[in-house]
Amino acid sequence: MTVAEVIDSVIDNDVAISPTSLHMDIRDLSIYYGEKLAVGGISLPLRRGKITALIGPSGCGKTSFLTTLNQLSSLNSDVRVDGDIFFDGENLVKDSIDFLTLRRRIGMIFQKPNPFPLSIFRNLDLPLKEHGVKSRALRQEKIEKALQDVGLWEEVKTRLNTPALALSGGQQQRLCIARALILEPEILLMDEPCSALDPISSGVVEDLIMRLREDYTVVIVTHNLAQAKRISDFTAFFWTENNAGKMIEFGDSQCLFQSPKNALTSAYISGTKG
Ligand SMILES: Nc1ncnc2c1ncn2[C@@H]1O[C@H](COP(=O)(O)OP(=O)(O)OP(=O)(O)O)[C@@H](O)[C@H]1O
Repeated sequence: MTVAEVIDSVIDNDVAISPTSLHMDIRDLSIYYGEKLAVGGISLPLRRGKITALIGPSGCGKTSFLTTLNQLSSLNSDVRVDGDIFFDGENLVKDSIDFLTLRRRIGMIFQKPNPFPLSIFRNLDLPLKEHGVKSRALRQEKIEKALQDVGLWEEVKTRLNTPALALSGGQQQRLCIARALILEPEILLMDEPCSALDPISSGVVEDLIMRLREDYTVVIVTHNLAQAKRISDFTAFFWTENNAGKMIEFGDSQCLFQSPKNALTSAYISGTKG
């Protein structure tokens, strides 16, 4: 099957997805740690400029799936991946990929904010230098813009040379998002980005994620079902069956939360299972 045929064949909620709105197409993806199947048979279209939430109980493979989308999981030599991930004419599973370029195009935000133990400025300057932005003036311009984009500029503009680790947890997470955005990615993968934050910081980061919609394609793992319902356009519900994760249901978030098609989804979101 060619990439174009695959794109043409994607049907979701009885509506064909146009090739321009399909940003990444995951087909029959299975991830193994050694011999053990962690999560299997996942097919999922990621729409451009939309937020897709991955929900499900602990251990059903959400993080394994997420970290396979930018091939981060391939750093673990025990990991084996079957299936296809079509992205911009390439198959990330089967073609040989330049990881530095891929990780610039697909940014990742982790559960625990992980700024470098450097100044706020150098946290953003370093990735730009690493990716070949030679002009200091241009780097400064990009740094200010990234900090403005995450709503941090006014809070830190007078202390750019102070340690990033002295920021609050929520500020650190916004700095990490700025660090991803500064490389102008197309897709942002977020693994429970609010779960280590206090409720106020969590709300600020959640608002930021919603502002990223349209400009970026976002995939977010969250255990917070209310958050998934609030912020996402599409939701994929994962579950563990016979010791392996699988996707039970995928669709428009409002439909999935209001009238799930599968009894397991219904039980999970109503809190009677999982
Ligand atoms: N590095 C690893 N080596 C071996 N097995 C792993 C590894 N990482 C995850 N697993 C296994 O893969 C399965 C899926 O784990 P994963 O962390 O992807 O689930 P999850 O849904 O993200 O869980 P949580 O919500 O708790 O983060 C689990 O059985 C887990 O034990």
